[in-house]
Amino acid sequence: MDVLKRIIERKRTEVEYQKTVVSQRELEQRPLFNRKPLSARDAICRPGSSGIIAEFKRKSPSKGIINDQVLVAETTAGYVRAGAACLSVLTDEPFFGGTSQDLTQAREANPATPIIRKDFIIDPYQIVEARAIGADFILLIAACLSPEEVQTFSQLAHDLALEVLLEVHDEAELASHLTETVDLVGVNNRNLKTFVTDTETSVRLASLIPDSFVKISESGLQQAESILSLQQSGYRGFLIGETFMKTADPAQALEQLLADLNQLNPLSQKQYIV
Ligand SMILES: O=P(O)(O)OC[C@@H](O)[C@@H](O)c1c[nH]c2ccccc12
Repeated sequence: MDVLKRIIERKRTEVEYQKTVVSQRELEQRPLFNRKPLSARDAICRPGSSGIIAEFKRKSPSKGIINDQVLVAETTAGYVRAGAACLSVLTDEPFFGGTSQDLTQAREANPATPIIRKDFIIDPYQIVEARAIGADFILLIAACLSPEEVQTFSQLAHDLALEVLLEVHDEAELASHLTETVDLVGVNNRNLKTFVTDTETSVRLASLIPDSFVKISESGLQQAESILSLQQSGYRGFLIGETFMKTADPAQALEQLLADLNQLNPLSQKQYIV
């Protein structure tokens, strides 16, 4: 059975159990539930934004342990100081080693930066929970949901003032699942069956995504050169985990990437002309 199927099966059991531990009513009474979420769209589209969504990811099914030494509050605050536009925090425990508490700690350390709850959302309960733990936007993965679920889940997210990033992998998912109710569209460069990443996937799908959506390229991004060429294809956001997390100092790795990008970007060459 492929890994996505296994993740989803496990998630269904986990969510049913979690509902018996904390009711939706209780989630709605949490202090963070009353906080006003921030807009990822605004943060990514603001002039001068790096567009980088920097991810906190301890491990993954494809790579095993990536980094279990660094702390979430310190790492995410470092990302923000280095220039991240948004943060991504994995909250799936069995496969990615994340927790809801990780997201809440990132929230407390970074009050002014939008954070995405990175998880496999298959039940409306998880969307209410996303707001209650301090998230600003959620991920909906086309490969895990029906087109109707994408509609109803993104409507619920909006009712809770959360934005939605819809993740697609290919043309077929885009054709069947893209709806006006999502805010950002992410193209995952990672093939979920082989785990191979190829940024050509983003290039191929770019022109099929209407400009009313903010386009995000996800996974396997390492070099400033590829970010620059994806920007030229119309991408404004870049979701990056492993390239940063595999180093001892993830924030420093982001700082280096942004320095490389500034060097390459013709608009910023001005700063080198005396
Ligand atoms: O670590 P990378 O290759 O930079 O990828 C980050 C992010 O795109 C990846 O973690 C991701 C994309 N979609 C997901 C869905 C679930 C879990 C994880 C993901």
